[in-house]
Amino acid sequence: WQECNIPGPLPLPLLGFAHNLIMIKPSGFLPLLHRFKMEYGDAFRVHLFHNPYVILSHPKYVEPLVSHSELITKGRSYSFLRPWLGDGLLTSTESIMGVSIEAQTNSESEYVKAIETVAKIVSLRMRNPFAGEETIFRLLRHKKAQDEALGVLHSQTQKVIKMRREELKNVNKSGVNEQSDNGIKNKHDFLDLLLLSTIDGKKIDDQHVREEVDTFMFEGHDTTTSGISFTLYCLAKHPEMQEKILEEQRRILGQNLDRDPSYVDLKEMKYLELVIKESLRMYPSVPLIERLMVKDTEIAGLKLRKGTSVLVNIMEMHRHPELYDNPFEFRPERHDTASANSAKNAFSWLAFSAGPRNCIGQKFAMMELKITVASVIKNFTVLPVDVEEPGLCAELILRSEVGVNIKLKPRNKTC
Ligand code: HEM
Repeated sequence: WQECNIPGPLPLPLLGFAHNLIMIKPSGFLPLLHRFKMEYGDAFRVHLFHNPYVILSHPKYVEPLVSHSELITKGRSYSFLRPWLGDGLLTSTESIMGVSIEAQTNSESEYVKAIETVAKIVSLRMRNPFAGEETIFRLLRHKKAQDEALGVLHSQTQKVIKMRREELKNVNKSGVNEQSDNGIKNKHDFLDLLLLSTIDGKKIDDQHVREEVDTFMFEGHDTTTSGISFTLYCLAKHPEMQEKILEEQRRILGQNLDRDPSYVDLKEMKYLELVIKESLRMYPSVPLIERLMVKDTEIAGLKLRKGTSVLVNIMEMHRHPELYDNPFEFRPERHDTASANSAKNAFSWLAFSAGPRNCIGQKFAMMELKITVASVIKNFTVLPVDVEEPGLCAELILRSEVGVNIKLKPRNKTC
């Protein structure tokens, strides 16, 4: 650390800074990073045992990092996801698998519970460097709980893959599934594409298909849940914005607000998009991302040794007063590129990251958010519950410590 030109707390021998993280609560992690940012600036380093970490919260560092075509190796913390997701690309949603998991209708399902268990354990390991050490982790009760939950998750995915492989045997020679259960011929969902694809003439084996499916299941559901919840939370405090959304819906859909919006309609929902972007600014579903330096690298004057994990603190950047005037004010117009008040640097808003490893599901996610938020606003007036902002936890995905609470009042009723 003495050769490093990046400021940070003095590391203790062997432990580095790890002892300070052992008792930290989920909601204490982001405030701790904020305190360090205030003390050491937009680029600081900490050591967890012998592992160096550098935390960045300004586009002048983040832009060259995320745009670089070679700096694409994910950071050390992602290894905690490996028992579940294997080497799959971080990605997708249920619907594209062509098989329903029924998570929305059955929150007690074994699959949903198992995801919750694994997500909690992975975020504990990311936060607590002792639990992050493989040898210590093996001794903890969390290891057994993780193995049991992974058993449920993997067997469910394997079942889905097996079922789909059987169904695809009915595919005719041209690769068209006449029996498609969504009634659309010539269309394959994501799972079909994986099962039918070949690499160098060979089919992708079941294990690799499973890793991609699990990755899509993970990346595709909690991120949008967090985005939808926090958008409604922000709207609850701004009834005038709810009215503007409703006005926009009437303009696009006509008086028949129950009509399903088309792809073109969704693109037209420009004001709603500004609202969602502003909500993802204040409450980014993915608050931190991480890259591992696989060789000595210099970024914007920062000397990063091989083996350094570099964290981009998206949450901190999105609330940076140099990048956003009055960052704690909810102002959707900031994202209107035609407006003079729009964000100054394109890399100031990184809810979906940027560059070669950005979010592959970005457009799909935006459509999901628009459909869901618009549908709630068309049917209900959203009212606030919490007066103060709840504690925020970086548990893989951004969560509120006490849940995101809102009240819904049906629009066509007076009560
Ligand atoms: C509001 C919703 C979402 C947000 C805020 C979001 C955000 C992000 C961010 C910040 C990353 C970069 C992660 C990193 O650098 O390690 C990412 C990656 C990714 N996202 Fe999303 N995501 C959302 C929804 C989705 C959906 C619906 C899907 C799938 C359909 C998806 C699939 C992926 C995949 C596969 C990656 C990894 C790409 C790679 O590593 O090359 N995301 N997402």
